[in-house]
Amino acid sequence: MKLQVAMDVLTTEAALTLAGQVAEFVDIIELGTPLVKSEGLAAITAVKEAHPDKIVFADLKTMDAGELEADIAFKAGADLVTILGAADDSTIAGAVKAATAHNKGVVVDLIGVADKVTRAKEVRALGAKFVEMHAGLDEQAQPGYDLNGLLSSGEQARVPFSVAGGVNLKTIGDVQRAGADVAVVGGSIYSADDPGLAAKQLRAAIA
Ligand SMILES: O=C([C@H](O)CO)[C@H](O)[C@H](O)COP(=O)(O)O
Repeated sequence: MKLQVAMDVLTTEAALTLAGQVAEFVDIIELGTPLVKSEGLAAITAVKEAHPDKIVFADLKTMDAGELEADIAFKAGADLVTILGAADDSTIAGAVKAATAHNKGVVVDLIGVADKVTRAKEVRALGAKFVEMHAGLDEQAQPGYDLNGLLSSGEQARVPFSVAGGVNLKTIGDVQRAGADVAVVGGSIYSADDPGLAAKQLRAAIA
């Protein structure tokens, strides 16, 4: 299972510092949606130039104009971009067309999708590289939230998937046992006193 750091920071400077601290322990470096909105495509280029050996993931959460938005992010240096599962099939197909042209990939983020299992199968058929079983920061803040629903959806969908939704050192083993291809970790790394150590411990937990 691959480990992905989600950098939900707001400046390119902070992202480069964080990426430098954790890169040796992760496979995929994600520029979070707030970072891309705050700093633009230039942040993608900066991270890819600093870490050319890593898979750079731009969490665009595109809802429309899939081909156009994916194209500009791939040109900026992204290896993977996210399109929302709630988007129209044509939006996802457009992004897949751009990915094929650049020899890169589309990840479909199932945040907010009620029937994640059915939609996962549909978007995989449209050409998604994998789907993201995702509960966002606002959903995580609701009373009683836990990861199990995401893990169950991943197990049932039988397509390649990542899991994002407050994954931490205690739960990353469950993510691996559920058969995820990628564990996405944001706050448990970037809010840690020592992000490098947090990433190292997460990596060791899934080795
Ligand atoms: O995608 C994310 C969220 O929508 C804010 O951009 C997070 O990066 C993702 O949820 C992973 O972060 P944690 O949930 O803090 O692990």
